[in-house]
This record gives sequence, C-alpha cells and structure tokens, in this order.
Amino acid sequence: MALAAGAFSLISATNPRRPAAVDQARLEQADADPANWMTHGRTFNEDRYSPLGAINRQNVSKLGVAWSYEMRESRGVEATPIVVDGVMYITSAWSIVHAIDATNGKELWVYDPEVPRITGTKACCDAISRGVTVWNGKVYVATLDGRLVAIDARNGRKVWEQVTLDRSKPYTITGAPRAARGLIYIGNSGSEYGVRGFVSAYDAETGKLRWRFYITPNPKGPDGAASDSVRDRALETWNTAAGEWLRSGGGGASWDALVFDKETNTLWIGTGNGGPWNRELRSPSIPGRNNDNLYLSSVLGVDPDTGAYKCHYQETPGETWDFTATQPMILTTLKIGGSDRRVLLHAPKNGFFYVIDRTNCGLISAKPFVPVSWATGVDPKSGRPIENPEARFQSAPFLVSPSGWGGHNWHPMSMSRQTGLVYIPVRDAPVHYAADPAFVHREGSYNTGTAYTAFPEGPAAREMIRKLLKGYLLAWDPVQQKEAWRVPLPGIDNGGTLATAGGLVFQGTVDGRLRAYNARTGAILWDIDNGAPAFGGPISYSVKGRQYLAVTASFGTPAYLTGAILSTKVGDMRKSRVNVYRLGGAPIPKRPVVENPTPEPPVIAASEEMLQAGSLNYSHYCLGCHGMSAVSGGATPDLRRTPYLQDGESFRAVVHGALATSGMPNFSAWLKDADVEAIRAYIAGRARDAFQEEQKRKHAPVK
Ligand SMILES: O=C(O)c1cc(C(=O)O)c2c(n1)C(=O)C(=O)c1cc(C(=O)O)[nH]c1-2
Repeated sequence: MALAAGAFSLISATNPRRPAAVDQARLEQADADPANWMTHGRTFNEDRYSPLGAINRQNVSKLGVAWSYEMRESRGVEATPIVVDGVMYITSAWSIVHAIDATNGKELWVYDPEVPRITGTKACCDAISRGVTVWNGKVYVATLDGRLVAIDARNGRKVWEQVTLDRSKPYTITGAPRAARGLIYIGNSGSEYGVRGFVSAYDAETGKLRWRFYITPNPKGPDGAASDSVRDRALETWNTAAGEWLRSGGGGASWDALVFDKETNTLWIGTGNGGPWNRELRSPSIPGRNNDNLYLSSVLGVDPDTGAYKCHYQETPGETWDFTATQPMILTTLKIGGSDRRVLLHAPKNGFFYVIDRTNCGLISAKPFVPVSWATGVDPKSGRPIENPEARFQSAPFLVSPSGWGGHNWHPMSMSRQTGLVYIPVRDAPVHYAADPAFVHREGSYNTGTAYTAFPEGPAAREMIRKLLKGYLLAWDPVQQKEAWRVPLPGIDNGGTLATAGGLVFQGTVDGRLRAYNARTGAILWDIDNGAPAFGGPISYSVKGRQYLAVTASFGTPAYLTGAILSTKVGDMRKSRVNVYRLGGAPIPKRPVVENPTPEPPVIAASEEMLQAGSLNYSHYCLGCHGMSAVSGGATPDLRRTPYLQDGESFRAVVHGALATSGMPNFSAWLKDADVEAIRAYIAGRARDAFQEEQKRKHAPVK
C-alpha cells in the first residue's frame, strides 16, 4: 500500500524523463551513464565500480553529510539503493519500498507490502531485503512472504502482484530481483527449512510467469518447467531411494546472486546449499554412485528468455557444510595467458576464488582467498575440490574453515577498473561440525543435520569469538589469483564494498564505521561513525554534477549478532537510515549515547544440568535472532532486559506463541515447559552477569 503520494513534478521539472525510465538499451549503456545506479551492481556486469571521480583520494576527508533519511522500521537493511535520474529506491526490513529525492532525502512515497510479521519465523536471517529493481517506469520488490510486486514509480501504487511460490512451504524471499529483456528474475530462500529452490522469470508488464528453473530435480516426475530437460542428469547425482531430500526437496535456494550477461546472453544463477546440510542424511551415499547433488552450490547458466539450461560449474560437489554459491558474481573480461577471456568472478562461502569461463562454464582457476581446511585445493583438470576426507565430519567432529558463515557471504564485492583488484569483505570463521545422530526433520524450523554444541559463556565466549571469528577487507588480484593487500576488521559482519574512479574503496564495518581506502594500497583515508553498520553495498551517484556516496545504517542480520557481543556499542532498536555524504556536507553527527540498563533479573533455582540444557536449547532455538550469550545485536529484543524474563508464566506464553504476530515463532512443538524454564534460567544468568557488571561500573569510584 502506498503510504504517501509524492510530488514528482519536482523531479520532472529538472529531468524530462518519467521516473524509473530504465530499459534494455539504457542498462546496456550504463557504463556511459555514471550519474545513475540503475541496477543492483550498477551495470549488468555488477562490478560495483562507479566511474565518478569527483570524490577522490585528495579530497575524500572533506566528505560530510548531504542528508540522512529515517526508515519506519528498525532491523537489518541489506539493500543496495537504486538511483535513477535523481530518485533513490530502496527497501527496509519487511520489504518496505521507499522512493526518496536523491538530492535532499525528501520522501516521495513509501510502499508497504504489509508482510505478515509471522513470516519472520521462516526467515533464517532477519526480515531483510536486498533491494528493488526498476524497469520501464516500474519498481519491483520481492517480498519476504514470496510475492513479486510491480509498483508505479510515479506514485508508489501497486500495478500487479504475483505470488511466486507455494506459501504452504517454508519459503521466503530476501534477494533483489533483476530486470533484463523485459523480464523480472527472482529466486527464493529456505534451504534449511525444507524447500526446493528455484528461479522464476516474470513478464515485467503483465506479471505473467514466463519460465521456472528448479535447482534440484523432482524425484516424482517432470515439473513442466525449464529444468525438466536436465532432470535425468541431475537425478543421477542423488540417492533416489532414500534421504531427507525426498521429503524436503533438497534445498539449493538461490537467495541472492542473479546476473544477466549481455555478452553471452546468459542469466547466471548462484545456487544454494543442501537441505539439510549433512549430505549423508540428505542423500545417503551409495558406493560407486555419484552423489554430487546437482545443481546445489553451483554457478548455473540458463537462457534468459526461456530458462533453458546452458552450462554449470559445481563449486562444492556433494555440499555438506552450508556452502552456498549464492554470493554476488562479477562479470568481466580478463587477459589470461595473453588472450582476453570473458569471465565470471566468484568468491563463494567455500573459501575459493573462482575464475569461470562465461562461454562454457569451464574453470579457469581457483585459489583459496581465506584459510581453507575442508579441501587442499581445486584440481585444475577435473575442476573438483581436493577434499580433506575428514572434513565430512561423519565419524568425528571437524573444524571446518571457512564455515557456513562463509569465507565471503552476500555482502557485495566490487572491482576497480583502475587497479584490476577485487575488494572482498572476507570472513575467517571456522566452526566445529559434527553429525547429528538424533536428527529428525522439524517442520518449519532450521534443519541442518549437524549437532550443535553449547557456546562458552561470558568472557570465555568473547575470547573464543575474538579468536575464531575474524574479518578483513581483502584486495585480490583475480589474474594472479593472489592477495594484493588486506586490512583487518572487527568481527565478521562487515559490509559490502564500492570501488570508484576516485581511486577509492568504500566499506562499512560491523562496529558502525564507514571508511574510504586507497584502492591501490589499502591505506585508510577517511573513517567516520556512520551511526550503525552499513551492511549492504555502498553506491555512488550524481545529480546536477554533484557526486554523492550513499550507504545504509541499521542494526540486524545474523552475523552482526556475533559482533554485538564484542562491542559495547550494541544495537538499540533505533530506526534504520539511509545516510548520504558529499564533499563539503554537514559535520558527521555524534552517535547518541543510549542508556539501556539491565533490570535486576529474577533468581531462578537451577541445577548445573538445567543451565547446561538451557544453554544448549538457547543456542539451538534462540541464538540466531537474539544473539550469542543472549546479547542482542539490536534487531530483536535483548532477552536479558525483557520484562517477560521476570515471570515464568509470561515467558512460557511468549515462547509458545503469544507474540507470533510480531514475528516471534511458536516453539511449543519442540520446547516443553521444563525446556522453556531452563532457557529462562540460562538467560537470567546472562542478565545477572550484565546487571552485576553495570552495578560495578556505576559504583566504581570516580577517578
Ligand atoms: O539457504 C537459504 O535459503 C539461505 C537464505 C539466506 C537469506 O535469505 O538471507 C541466507 C542463507 N541461506 C545463508 O546461508 C546465510 O549465510 C545468510 C546470511 C544472510 C544475511 O542476510 O546476513 N542471509 C543468509
């Protein structure tokens, strides 16, 4: 629903084009149109390089605030803003679309698709959206609850809406759609919850479904979809007689990367991990039979008009670690061995940087960009990883590097056309994997088939996280396949990057800083407090010759929660923002100090055994949203401070669904009263730590 009809006369007075007048020809020439950021990665090739250079190494320190726009929601913002002819289109949490005057931050309209908040219970990673796409006067958003909505760019009114998936299944959508050749492409999420991933193409004008490609084969028969032609080939790589995949669909959800390749006329799809992760539960191996599970964890090329299969490269055959290949892809041409090669650059979760031939999906090279323990390399002949046999954790736990956090996750990487380097927000985050002998599929919950261990608590947890979860900004040479430079960063949930013709790389950090680096050396040239982390991809655009830098500022997203425990500046449920900077702008405001004391927690009689059980169940059911050691990142309430903690009955009611319409899942199917009380006792312990620490600080003698 449109919340405010804006005055577009303001825009048309300075610009004769109608809003969001984007088409194939305009997108194909985006390189020659640096003022605009018309599609997710700026151009079809998604290298996130802005040819604007008015902001450069010499003057970047003079950046100040041009404007700051407050969204209506708190929670994570992962969107890349789109800017066309002076108007910015961006999503906040719950897939709410905002159209903003890009010169001054004035709201033009807001479209709220009114996603039922209970949908949040199916989203692994906050109620996030990675943004919109625009085409021919319309703005397209894919909603968390699975709709694709076309919105009139002039006034924010809905033109058409399609439900893109089976809503009886635990699907969600968090990715940004892409537009090309009159079609809107969209994937979905939910591999761990028990879905079968697919990508669809809709007619941009009518909303009619044009084609669909299922990432995993249908064991029961053809789907009447574009993927039918490769169904038999895919089935040969699964156990067709046994395994969780027969019930759940096997995963493969393509929740982020979709790139249209105008040079080879291909839609590139980054496919997801297996559901459940543990392959031996998903598709038990049979000696002598291929168990690669196509097309999981692959770069897949299809015909953009029909969805017909063209080629694929599977990065992690027999995926078992949550190694999605959904990470953003860059299309470029590199001189390799003396000849120009059209390549796709990819740094997926599994830790290898891949250079893939866009004409045939052949592997050109692959090298680790982060410590990798699950494989020793990639065989250049077969293109297959050389696996460490113990890494599949079937007989004993194994410390897997990188882990499901990803050596690199969805945070967009960028590539400078000046330096030829790729700037990757890297995560060095190993995790112990163990098979779960007691696995049972839990409908509507997170299913991995791996055993969880309880995290250590308090200072021990902080120490462990500090040691184990490290992040850095990596400048990577894709031709030499080697590091050019790196800058260590706090925590692992640092933001996406932008490279510019000003010789700069911009990136937000998990502790809310926003930085500009010298793209050649990594020297930090500008470093300010953005008020909150800029998770998504920063962008640059210009209006009337003035260059702007736009980032978001929000608390939320899953890995941020690990950052929260390291930081004293935890999130505080403040509204999310879009912050735009320009040369000579206003001074950077000081972040308000938020007093949020922990109330004295209840005393709950609990044995050591009960606390252990509470900790384990907390890790299993609560941590993903409410944070490690019960320290919230700010997207969801900090449980140490919730009034419900004070009283067992109210706490139980919440765990059993009293707040389901606000997005708090109903856990009554899995957590009995005694389990809930043990979780409460565990959280009360964490609350007491915080309370006592605060009291000590409060009563410490003033020096
Ligand atoms: O398998 C899936 O369907 C799926 C979906 C999503 C998502 O939609 O955000 C993430 C993941 N997996 C995932 O593995 C992951 O690490 C991840 C991080 C984030 C995020 O927003 O920070 N989303 C997701």
